[in-house]
Amino acid sequence: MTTDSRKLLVIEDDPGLQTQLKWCFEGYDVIIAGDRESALAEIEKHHPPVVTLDLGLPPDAEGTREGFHALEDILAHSPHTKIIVVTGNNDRQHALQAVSMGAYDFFYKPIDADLLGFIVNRAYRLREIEDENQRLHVTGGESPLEGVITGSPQMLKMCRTVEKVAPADATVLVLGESGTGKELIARSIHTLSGRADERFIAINCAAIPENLLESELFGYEKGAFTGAVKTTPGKIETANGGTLFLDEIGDMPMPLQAKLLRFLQERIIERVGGRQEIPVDVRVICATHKDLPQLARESSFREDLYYRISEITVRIPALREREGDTLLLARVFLEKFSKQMGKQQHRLSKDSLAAIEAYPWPGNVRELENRVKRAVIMAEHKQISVSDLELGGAGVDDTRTFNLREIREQAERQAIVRAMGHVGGKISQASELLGVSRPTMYDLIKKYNLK
Ligand SMILES: Nc1ncnc2c1ncn2[C@@H]1O[C@H](COP(=O)(O)OP(=O)(O)OP(=O)(O)O)[C@@H](O)[C@H]1O
Repeated sequence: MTTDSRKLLVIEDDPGLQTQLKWCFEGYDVIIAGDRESALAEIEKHHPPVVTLDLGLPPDAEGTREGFHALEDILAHSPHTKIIVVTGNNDRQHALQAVSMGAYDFFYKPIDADLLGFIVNRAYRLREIEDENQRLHVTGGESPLEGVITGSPQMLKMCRTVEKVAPADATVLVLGESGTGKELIARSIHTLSGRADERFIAINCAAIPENLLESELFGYEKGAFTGAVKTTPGKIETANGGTLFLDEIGDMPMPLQAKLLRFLQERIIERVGGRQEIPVDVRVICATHKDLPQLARESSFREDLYYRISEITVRIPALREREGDTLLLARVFLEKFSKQMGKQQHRLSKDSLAAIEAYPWPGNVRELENRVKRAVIMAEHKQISVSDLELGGAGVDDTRTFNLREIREQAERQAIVRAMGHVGGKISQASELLGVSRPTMYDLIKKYNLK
């Protein structure tokens, strides 16, 4: 970034100081705002990396209330902005308060051009380094998948796996809760594979009635059943050369599982009512939110089919497990929908940011996307409120605590429940997994009142 392209927002209501500051920063692209509202509008328009903020803004030009509000709003809107607060001579208390609220630095009036220039320049340098770090962190030199928005280490790790497995022709099983992006990942695998120029055909096994699913997948010959007026290829044949995505594979009826297994083993199909064996070359990707090994134990999913489709397994973390992704996704969706609906750029209020972070997102990314979309439609103001998002109270996990002892206990309890689940409730095996003795294990079970 050259100094010519460096945007600097000066928030100052005094016309004399505005001129002086403009003069101080000749090498910068200086934008001036005289109050909080116009400052936020300029931030949305220009995204200045560095801002100087006079704490005494109208209507409280003699106090600091409006300045602190502006500080909060700017940080809520773009948390990485470097804000340098400008306060009255030796107003140390407010300067420190501003820094504790997230301001980058402070500066006392009257303005010393050299010193202020130095502070602003340093803020830019820091911001540039942070941007570079963020770029390297997000892309890791190995960009995340197209259309997949994430910055969380858990997801980035999963993206690396996808990049590795995509070129191999192996069958992939994508696991993840509903709405985590299983289809999106399946499409990424296709796009990164040698089949990218061929078709990607998706079929949701749970959405099609059992009696229609077979003909939908395998096609049918003319006259195979009432209404079969002409020979019709199925999804598998249509995907020839490309990729077939079988969503909700856990819901596939047993009789069809056998037919699918045969196709996966021999790579030939027979249409319903037909005798001809048709060779098909497709890469198969399956997805489910169900526990297939458990279904296999209950005899509602074929074990041999499970092994066949899970040559490689990719697990997508739930949204609540992804560090930092909820706010990132919320902001991206907000921008997307505001643009799509031709609306002015909305922003999230401080309370809605907190509510988004606290909510457990059982419906994952789809739920977040839908709630933001709805909020953009419903919002009467530029700020999206908690009620626009319909996040008022219900489901919000406000039990989260900062108390370390409580956090440790929650983690301990979770680990015990997980371990017990893994070994079917066998205490000796669970205690081995957890690395504790059996008596300790009994104590823990008692402590957490576990059955
Ligand atoms: N990381 C992400 N970045 C951007 N958009 C995402 C991301 N993950 C999911 N989405 C979006 O969320 C919505 C749901 O994703 P998708 O349909 O792939 O989920 P799914 O796990 O297949 O859902 P289901 O289990 O219900 O079939 C889609 O609109 C998708 O584009």
